[in-house]
Amino acid sequence: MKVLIAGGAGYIGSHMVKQLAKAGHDVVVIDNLSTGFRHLVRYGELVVGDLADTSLLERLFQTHRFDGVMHFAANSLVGESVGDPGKYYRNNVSNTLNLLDVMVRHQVQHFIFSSTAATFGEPEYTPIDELHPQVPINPYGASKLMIERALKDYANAYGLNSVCLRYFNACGADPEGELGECHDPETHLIPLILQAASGRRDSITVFGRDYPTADGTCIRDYIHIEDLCSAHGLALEKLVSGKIKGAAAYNLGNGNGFSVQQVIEAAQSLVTKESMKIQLEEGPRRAGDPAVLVADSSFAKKDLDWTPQYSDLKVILRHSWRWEKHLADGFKDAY
Ligand SMILES: NC(=O)c1ccc[n+]([C@@H]2O[C@H](COP(=O)([O-])OP(=O)(O)OC[C@H]3O[C@@H](n4cnc5c(N)ncnc54)[C@H](O)[C@@H]3O)[C@@H](O)[C@H]2O)c1
Ligand SMILES: O=c1ccn([C@@H]2O[C@H](COP(=O)(O)OP(=O)(O)O[C@H]3O[C@H](CO)[C@@H](O)[C@H](O)[C@H]3O)[C@@H](O)[C@H]2O)c(=O)[nH]1
Repeated sequence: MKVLIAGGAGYIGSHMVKQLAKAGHDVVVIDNLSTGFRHLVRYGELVVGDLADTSLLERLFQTHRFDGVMHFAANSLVGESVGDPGKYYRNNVSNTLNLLDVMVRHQVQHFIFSSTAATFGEPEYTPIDELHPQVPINPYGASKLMIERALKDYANAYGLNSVCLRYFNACGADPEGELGECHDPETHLIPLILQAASGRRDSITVFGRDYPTADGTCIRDYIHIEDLCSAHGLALEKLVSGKIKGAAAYNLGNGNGFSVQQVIEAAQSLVTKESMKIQLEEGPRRAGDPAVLVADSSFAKKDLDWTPQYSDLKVILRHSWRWEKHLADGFKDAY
């Protein structure tokens, strides 16, 4: 198949590009490199451009006959979205509509969308399944939910078939060590902890120890990036074979929650073998953080035939740690 990956120079998209290329598919990436990196696109063709550029999109779809589109391109910092909602609605909603419209014009009917647990807002129960109400509490989550809604309407009106995959906490790195997370600024817990271990930062701050959890720190569902990507591959197969029609949506997580404290302890025990020490600081709660976010992914397992392979936190941390050591060695600057 020929697949367009929007946002393929980013963390998750770049791993997806590799998985598809290794499976023998033809991949074209469109990315404006706003938060992504040219050096993360190791396979396929990279078109540097913005989804706001509708003439570029038109040319791209005239040049290539895509079997499907996977859309990772977005802004995804919750705090920033509260301060600058216009940026989020423009990029995550308007620019996504540009992509959907060019697909409709060129009769490309298979679309996979990166959605998020942030569309659920404050959880009413846990684990969170697909029946849980979606009441986002920040513009980032709201922008993703708008596209989920639009996809239902595009399915009805234009026959565009889609799968929304709502990720919980994406983490880990390419098991072969070639790719990994490169956010700047980094806000995610695991890379920050490992930066504190490698010496790229002084310490990791625990955001709140007064949550109603066993050790008082927040619980999250950490899902390895390879497992996220394999779900996309399966979703595309189901769309192309016609087994999924209309607008479907699935939650993607391990179903296992780990607290911030547990993640730090597991990371410490990994890096202790290399005589490294992770320095902790205590901080207040971060605004908007729910105490517990854990996914019920039974529907994804059943409908997509998806089986996560890398659920073990130790494996996740081992892969992320290998990547962090590359970065600490100046790997990124070499490109
Ligand atoms: N990382 C997570 O934990 C997580 C969780 C839930 C959902 N998501 C979603 O998954 C997707 C990928 O996340 P990520 O962590 O890989 O982010 P990322 O920032 O690493 O990747 C996004 C990529 O999209 C590109 N991009 C952004 N706007 C663009 C535009 N207008 N035109 C062209 N390219 C553009 C960026 O340059 C970047 O390469 C996002 O949609 C995000 O909202 C991520
Ligand atoms: O320096 C830090 C960074 C994070 N945390 C905590 O670690 C947990 C995980 O935080 P983070 O890695 O920033 O992820 P989330 O805020 O849970 O958000 C991620 O996971 C969500 C779904 O669960 C997605 O919607 C978001 O897009 C994605 O960034 C949270 O409890 C944070 O409070 C700290 O204690 N210290």
